[in-house]
Amino acid sequence: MSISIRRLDTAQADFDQQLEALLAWESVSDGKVNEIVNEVIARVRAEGDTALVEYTNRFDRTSASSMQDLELGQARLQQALNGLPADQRAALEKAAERVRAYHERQKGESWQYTEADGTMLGQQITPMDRVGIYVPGGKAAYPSSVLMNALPAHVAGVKEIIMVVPTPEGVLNELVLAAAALAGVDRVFTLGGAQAVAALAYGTQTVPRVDKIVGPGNIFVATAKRAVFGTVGIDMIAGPSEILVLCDGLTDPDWVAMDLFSQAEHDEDAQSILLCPDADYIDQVEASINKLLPTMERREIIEISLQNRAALIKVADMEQGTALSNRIAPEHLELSVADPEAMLPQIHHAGAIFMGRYTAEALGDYCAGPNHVLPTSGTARFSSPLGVYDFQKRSSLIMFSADGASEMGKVASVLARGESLTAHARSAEYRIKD
Ligand SMILES: NC(=O)c1ccc[n+]([C@@H]2O[C@H](COP(=O)([O-])OP(=O)(O)OC[C@H]3O[C@@H](n4cnc5c(N)ncnc54)[C@H](O)[C@@H]3O)[C@@H](O)[C@H]2O)c1
Ligand SMILES: N[C@H](CO)Cc1c[nH]c[nH+]1
Ligand SMILES: [Zn+2]
Repeated sequence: MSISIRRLDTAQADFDQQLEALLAWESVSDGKVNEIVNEVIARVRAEGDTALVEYTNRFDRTSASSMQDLELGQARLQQALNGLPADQRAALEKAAERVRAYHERQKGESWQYTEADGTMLGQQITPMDRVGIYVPGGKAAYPSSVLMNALPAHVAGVKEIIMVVPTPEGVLNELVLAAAALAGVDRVFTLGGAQAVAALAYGTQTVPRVDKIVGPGNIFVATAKRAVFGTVGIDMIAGPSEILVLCDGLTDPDWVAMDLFSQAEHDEDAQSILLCPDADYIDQVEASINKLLPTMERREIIEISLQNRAALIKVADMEQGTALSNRIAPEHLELSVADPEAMLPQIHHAGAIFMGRYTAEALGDYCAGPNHVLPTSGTARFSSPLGVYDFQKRSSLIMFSADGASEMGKVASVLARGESLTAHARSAEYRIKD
């Protein structure tokens, strides 16, 4: 039996409404999710460790009796690294090397300049003291997300990295622990969901409060991060995964079908979209989807995701496809065409752009080098990939010479008196030379 995937055509009269319905974040993060998340945050804030243990046992089906059962020491992380099969260790190390090398290039440097009268102005860059990294773990384990979160923090010079990762049924994933050892994570708590986010934001008797929480997660995690923003910094809304393939109709349809599956298999809430000007090709991709789906280990998740949130959209031409892609602002955009570089200047909004038929999005998930923590649900319009800059702050530097203070004191005085702020004015005027 074939699955039914939404088919849209930009020529349809009600296309705009259909598109809005397809992209609505509210349909994923509904009132019920908000209610649960708000309650979890309030209880963790008020009761600390007790609520954390209780929620973890309930949502992750564990049997912890105290927070001691929910922390992993460095020796356990190292044991996991030492015990990895050689091929896994080599792959993890290769990925880590490439991710680190890419992020080294993002490191911002302090700068300053001196004006003619000796006044110095500049910007000093400092790392954050303590950050929390969320590594998802509900429906899949993500060693790659450990690297993607922790390595940029290290490159930035963060002093302490606290990792949280849920372990449903108490099952530990050795690769995740090994990645934490390799990436130099300081403390690991086996916590997930909104309760983990709340613990990092407010601190509990055991979990230290952090300055910023980064990392992807499901709808409970994304909603909780949004709720604690302001108490702590957050990187972005990195929710259920998304892929948009913009194809000219000449890529092997099996490749495109599998690329769509690659994000659908993350989560029932994940979103996979194909844009193509060729209706026959869209039929071929649909046929590939139906042919390949029964062979997939995670076919149930893929099927629900495709049925509920996917779309195969016929566009008038590639130009219209590009404009529509910008409107959607996907997390991952695959330009499955012969000359992706020619299209690049027209791409304005996407978390990451995968260029050409050979560049499977999956390579970016693991080992290309750029970060796989990316803005979802249209937030690529104003957010960027997780990077070293997320772990650095900027302070302005201002040091006036006596001559500079005298000259600028006159300017400040006029403006301050214009605002009727006399103390400001007199403070500046004290420094004006006679
Ligand atoms: N955008 C990105 O950069 C990126 C990267 C990797 C993964 N992802 C996404 O991260 C997500 C990972 O999701 P996951 O579920 O596997 O792991 P997760 O760790 O994000 O979520 C698991 C936690 O959700 C909570 N939870 C689940 N059901 C709940 C319920 N009914 N009530 C209250 N809490 C509940 C539990 O506390 C559980 O520990 C996927 O959506 C995947 O697509 C995104
Ligand atoms: N596609 C995810 C980001 O949306 C990242 C990931 C990790 N492992 C596999 N995929
Ligand atoms: Zn992925």
